[in-house]
Amino acid sequence: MFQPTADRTFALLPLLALLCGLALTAGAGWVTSDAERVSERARFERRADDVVQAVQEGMRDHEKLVLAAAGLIAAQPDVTRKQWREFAEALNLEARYPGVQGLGYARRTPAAELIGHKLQVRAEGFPEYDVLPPGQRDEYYPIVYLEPFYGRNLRAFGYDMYSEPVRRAAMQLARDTGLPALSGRVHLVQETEQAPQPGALLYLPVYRKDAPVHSVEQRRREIVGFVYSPYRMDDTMRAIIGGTAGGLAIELYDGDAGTSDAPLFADGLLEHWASPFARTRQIVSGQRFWTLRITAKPAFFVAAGASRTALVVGAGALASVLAAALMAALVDRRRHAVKLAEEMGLAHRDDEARIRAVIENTADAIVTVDRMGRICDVNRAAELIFGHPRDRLIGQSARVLVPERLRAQSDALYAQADPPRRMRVEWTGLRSDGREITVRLSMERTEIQGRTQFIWLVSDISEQRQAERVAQEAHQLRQAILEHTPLCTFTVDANGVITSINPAGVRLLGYGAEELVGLRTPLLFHDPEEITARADQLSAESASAVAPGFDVLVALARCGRAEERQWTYIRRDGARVPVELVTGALQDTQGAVFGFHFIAHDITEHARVRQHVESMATHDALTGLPNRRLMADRAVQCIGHARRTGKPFALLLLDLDGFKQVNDTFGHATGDEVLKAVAHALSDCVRAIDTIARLGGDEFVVLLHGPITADEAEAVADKIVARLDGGVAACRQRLQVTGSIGIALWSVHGADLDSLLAAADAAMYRAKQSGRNAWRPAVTAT
Ligand SMILES: Nc1nc2c(ncn2[C@@H]2O[C@H](COP(=O)(O)OP(=O)(O)OP(=O)(O)O)[C@@H](O)[C@H]2O)c(=O)[nH]1
Repeated sequence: MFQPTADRTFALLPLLALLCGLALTAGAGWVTSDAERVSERARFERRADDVVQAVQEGMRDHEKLVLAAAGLIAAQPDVTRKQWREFAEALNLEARYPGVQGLGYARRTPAAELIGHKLQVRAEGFPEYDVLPPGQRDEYYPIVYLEPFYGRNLRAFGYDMYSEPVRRAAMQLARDTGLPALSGRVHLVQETEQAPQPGALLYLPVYRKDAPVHSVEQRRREIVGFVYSPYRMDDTMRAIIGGTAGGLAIELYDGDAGTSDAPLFADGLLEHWASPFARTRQIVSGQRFWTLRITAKPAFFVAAGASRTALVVGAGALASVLAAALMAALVDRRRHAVKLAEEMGLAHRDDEARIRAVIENTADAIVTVDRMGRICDVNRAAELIFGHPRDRLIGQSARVLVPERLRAQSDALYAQADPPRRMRVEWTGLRSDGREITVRLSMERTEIQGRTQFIWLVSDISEQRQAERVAQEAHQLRQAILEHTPLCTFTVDANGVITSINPAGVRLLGYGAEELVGLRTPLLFHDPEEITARADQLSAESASAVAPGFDVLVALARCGRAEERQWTYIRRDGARVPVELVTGALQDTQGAVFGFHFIAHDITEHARVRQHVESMATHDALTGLPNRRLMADRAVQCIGHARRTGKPFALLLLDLDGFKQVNDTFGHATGDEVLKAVAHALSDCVRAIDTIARLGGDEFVVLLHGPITADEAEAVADKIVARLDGGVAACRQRLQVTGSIGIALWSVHGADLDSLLAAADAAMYRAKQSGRNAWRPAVTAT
């Protein structure tokens, strides 16, 4: 089952792990950071101490330098410039005292000695020497020696430092105390405009040799000059601090930090950097307070390498991320597993739903019955087949589906200790409306969750059985019809071999069924000439050769058309029997032709009747001669033939003379006999191919088929006249009868029947006019 809440909870686990990890990391980082801060602070303090110590020691070294130089002057008051240089060089100033601008000596020169002083120095080879700044003062302290004596130091040569208050203050302090004294911040005369640096000077007084200098007065009186060192503070401090300042910002102030306008020295100060570590130390050098302000720069921390805090935080963060990632992977796997399980569950449910759908939609009823014979479940088909709604069936005894008379058998099944595992039987079921239905039962005994159940598959075969009964009845009916019908009925297979024949067929054909079925084809009793003629006809109709065989009989039936056609069957005894034959194809359910059926009707009587009727329609009933209609047909044939051949034929019109008198004298019956006798007499006078017809009353037509000439026709007319004139026998008496004849010759007297008849009638009339018992040719048409 899908659990969104649980799923969301699991989804939060990676985040939770990450947060916990980060919190732990933060805690560890804080602890580490705190410890590290203490450690860093200690390191900073040490480094700051190093700086302070370096400055103090550096300045002490400088003091020693000036003390050494002062010792030189004290020992040798008239030290020469050369000696001073050699002394300085011996000290190796630049190497041993880096940052020291120089080592100098300023000689006390009272105003009275100023000129002599100048002259003396100028005499040493410096003709342009002068004491600066100019001006009248009580005493002067011009710089007379300064090593190294080149470069910018030359600018200080002759400079009276005592003239400048800051320097003078330091000089006076040094003079009065006899100790080294540092000046305040000054601008060294050596400085140029380029990269100026703050300056300071360290003075040490030199007193007259061996003079008592125990008091200030004595010192002021005995002072002869000052040894000094000028410092360009940047250069000096950098040289002093050297490598100790790495990662530290150092500011050096004259006096208290913050009270001075500008530092004597500043290195690495970052305005925007609020350093966690800063230290301010005051040192005393040359009797002067200096304030050192030391702060840790970012480089201080970087220089320490990757801090433990960073390591702890980095490792912790990494571990947190990894833990979160691992958790995410686990959650994802779980989600995947849950999803898979859900999909499998869904698939399972889908399968169940599918199975249920199949069960519900199957046409067969499915009824599940428990060991006690109670219905546990039914499908929709069961509702339809048995007519009970599902909710009424479930929980009911299965007996409700069984007719009363069969319930004992049904109960016996469930009562068995070991019921059959499966069963298949045709049974009778009971619908809710009381109607019994025929069903086919398939039972499967099964165990469902440890309980025995019977699953009945019930097919309602009532309709099937009913259809079978109907089919059986239909079959029986067909058999009865075939058995008793007077129609000859037989079937053949696709090859024409007879497969069945009914009694009427046997009677008609004279063959026993055993002589035909499975042995012969209908060709056995067909007229071969008719088969050949029909084959020719089909060949002509289909424009392809049709062999005179069995296919002739079924040519149309094979195309799906029932065929009615008259044939002549030849019985076993050779007698010919005209039949009206109906032929049709036998098709299976797929429409494939597997045989043919034949129904033959003996039309012997029918043919006879028809022949009679046709004869009546075309012959005179009294004399049996062709009537006017048939005569007309024959005349048309003669005209057609004459037209095709150009050979004439003749039409003779005979009318008896005074026949009314015969009727009146001897009676109508005798008259009829006379008419028949005349017909007979006429037949004696003409050829068989000629046509004698009675038009009606006492009027006859004789068609003398061509080719015939007028003379020949007239000869026939003569013969008829003579034959009649000899009298005819009628009613056992011989009666005198004559006739008048008109002769018309095609196409001399007419090209069609009407004109020929008219011409002959006119000629006959003229024969009458001439005294009867004569013939007359027709008048040639003009
Ligand atoms: N017995 C008999 N008489 C018929 C039949 N049909 C017509 N008749 C008679 O035949 C006679 C024909 O007479 P007509 O041809 O008019 O006259 P006729 O007496 O022959 O005189 P002419 O023709 O002028 O020589 C009539 O009296 C008819 O009643 C028949 O089928 N049987």
